[in-house]
Amino acid sequence: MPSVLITGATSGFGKAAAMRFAKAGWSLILTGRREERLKALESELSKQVPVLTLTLDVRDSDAVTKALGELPEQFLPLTCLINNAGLALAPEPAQKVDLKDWHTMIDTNITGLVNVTHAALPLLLAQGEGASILNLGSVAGQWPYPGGHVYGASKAFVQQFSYNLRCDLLGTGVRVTDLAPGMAETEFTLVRTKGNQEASDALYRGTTPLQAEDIAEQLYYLATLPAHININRLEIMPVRQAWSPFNINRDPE
Ligand SMILES: NC(=O)C1=CN([C@@H]2O[C@H](COP(=O)(O)OP(=O)(O)OC[C@H]3O[C@@H](n4cnc5c(N)ncnc54)[C@H](OP(=O)(O)O)[C@@H]3O)[C@@H](O)[C@H]2O)C=CC1
Ligand SMILES: O=CCS(=O)(=O)O
Repeated sequence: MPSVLITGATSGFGKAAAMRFAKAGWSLILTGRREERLKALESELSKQVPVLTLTLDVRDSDAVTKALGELPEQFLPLTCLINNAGLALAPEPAQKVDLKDWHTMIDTNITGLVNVTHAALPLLLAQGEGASILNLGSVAGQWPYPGGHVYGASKAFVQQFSYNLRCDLLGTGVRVTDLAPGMAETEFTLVRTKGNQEASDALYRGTTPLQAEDIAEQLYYLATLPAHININRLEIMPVRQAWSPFNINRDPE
């Protein structure tokens, strides 16, 4: 039975992915900080497949290394790692941001992702051919926008780290993909605005954003491609999102 480790399974893409992989009969290792949500998911999905939940902050490298070093045999070797845990904070301009918010994004989206990848690599190498690392990047990693500052830069790291991992994993059979979604309706904007439900609702109102299930479907597709195929980067936007022209700062008339 193939197994998948999903970080950030308590919400959004991670939770939808847990459901999608369970439907296909995969064993699940689900992580997040909110234990009660993990337990609820476990009691629902363990009727279908083996489920292990780990209450874990990806920023804590010792805890990550310990937890992944002690996985029960039943879940090994690991077929797929979904590095999904992440967040954006501080939508305001860089010059108005609290430095702590930049650190939180770097610690989660970069250091956390690296912590989990480092601990999971031996488990994926034990699988070899057909194994995958699916990293949640973002359109923000490729395309700049106002208020993107460290969030976009952290996702650019995810892209380049994914590509560089591919170089080192050549010959091992382990695949790496940077999956880069655009606007998707999850708790993402609620987190970004520090709990402003109105702002979150306003962003998604009157349009058709991606849904968590859309991304879960892509994750499942990537994880089950024939073993000789590696999609390096998959960028997905809703049809109703596109780029804007450059902004120009002009003198007053
Ligand atoms: N929604 C969007 O528009 C897009 C999102 N993304 C990326 O997709 C990923 C998932 O986002 P999405 O599902 O939308 O957002 P959600 O806020 O719905 O989910 C984020 C998940 O990350 C977990 N998480 C956050 N910080 C930590 C931490 N320190 N340790 C462990 N888990 C953590 C949360 O769990 P808990 O709080 O329980 O720890 C939660 O399960 C993120 O990396 C995001 O940057 C990329 C492109 C578009
Ligand atoms: O990563 C999230 C999508 S966006 O807010 O940068 O468009």
